[in-house]
Amino acid sequence: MQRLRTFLEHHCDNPSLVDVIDGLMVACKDIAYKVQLGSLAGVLGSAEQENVQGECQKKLDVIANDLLKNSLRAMPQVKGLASEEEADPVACNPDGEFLVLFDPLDGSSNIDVNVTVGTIFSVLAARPEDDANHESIYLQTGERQVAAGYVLYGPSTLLVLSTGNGTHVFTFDPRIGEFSLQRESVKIPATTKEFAINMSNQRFWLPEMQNYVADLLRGEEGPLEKRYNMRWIASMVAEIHRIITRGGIFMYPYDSREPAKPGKLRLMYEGNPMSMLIEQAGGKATTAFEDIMQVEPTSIHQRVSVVMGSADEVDTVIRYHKG
Ligand SMILES: O=P(O)(O)OC[C@H]1O[C@](O)(COP(=O)(O)O)[C@@H](O)[C@@H]1O
Ligand SMILES: [Mg+2]
Ligand SMILES: [Mg+2]
Repeated sequence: MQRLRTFLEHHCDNPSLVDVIDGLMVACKDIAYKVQLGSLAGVLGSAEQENVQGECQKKLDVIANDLLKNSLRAMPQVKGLASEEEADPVACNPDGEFLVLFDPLDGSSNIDVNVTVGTIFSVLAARPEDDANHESIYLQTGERQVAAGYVLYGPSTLLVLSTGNGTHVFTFDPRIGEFSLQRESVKIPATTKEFAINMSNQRFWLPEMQNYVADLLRGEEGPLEKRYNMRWIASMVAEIHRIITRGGIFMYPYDSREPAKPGKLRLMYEGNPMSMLIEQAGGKATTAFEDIMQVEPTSIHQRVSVVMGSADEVDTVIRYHKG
């Protein structure tokens, strides 16, 4: 079985980028170990504090953030980082070529119930003259990502990665402490009968989204002429991994609960990296009105409406929104 580093040395022409991914994995292996030990490592429960977005932090949100931050800061290739758990960007090495943006622990509400969580990351290029203390240098569209990935802490620990040349799955082997290639160039089926959405927000969605989901529920008796199944894990990483594995559609659309927040998920370290992985696997990712990776960012923590997965089903959602 091919090891991650060997695979990357053959598939990625920038050795510095290979080093950055390696550095990220050092931290992720440590997070995986702590997740596995759970209460034995004292990592469950609340940190009794809020992050910049007013969300209650779990102990593991803070631990995962610190592990990633320390690992990336030590890397000469990394110029700066931005995290869900940091109010402002963090400057690292002035000569670094890359900016790394991450959600240290996605699906935090699942930590204490022993359900899959993960780390999501996005890598952007930096110019020599860029000042990594300035938010503006991180505000690049998703199309400019040089790499994106997530590490899933589930029954197995997996890395799903793209450096712009397909989406590949690696399994962590705890016996040797390495990730090995499991599936190269994954292809998401274009059609699906499985959707994922938090139905409790239904009354807050746009009428177009309400119409689409109503038609999903009408199954073979409705205009979509298919009987659909539904899943909601409340961990985007787990949801997207199901779609990478067998197709499906994942939606956290715009809703009117808090008008200042168009959607719950964050563009720079959730929407963009997941869109790159989905599109590199032949799927599609949209806000329902435009490609997520074309959205012009205005702040590192901005929210975005998310609809992604099997290409034909995503096209159907876009059609409903065109009226
Ligand atoms: O609890 P809800 O509203 O269903 O939201 C679940 C969504 O929120 C998230 O947990 C947000 O990510 P964080 O846990 O990193 O804040 C997604 O993983 C998930 O899809
Ligand atoms: Mg998240
Ligand atoms: Mg998080």
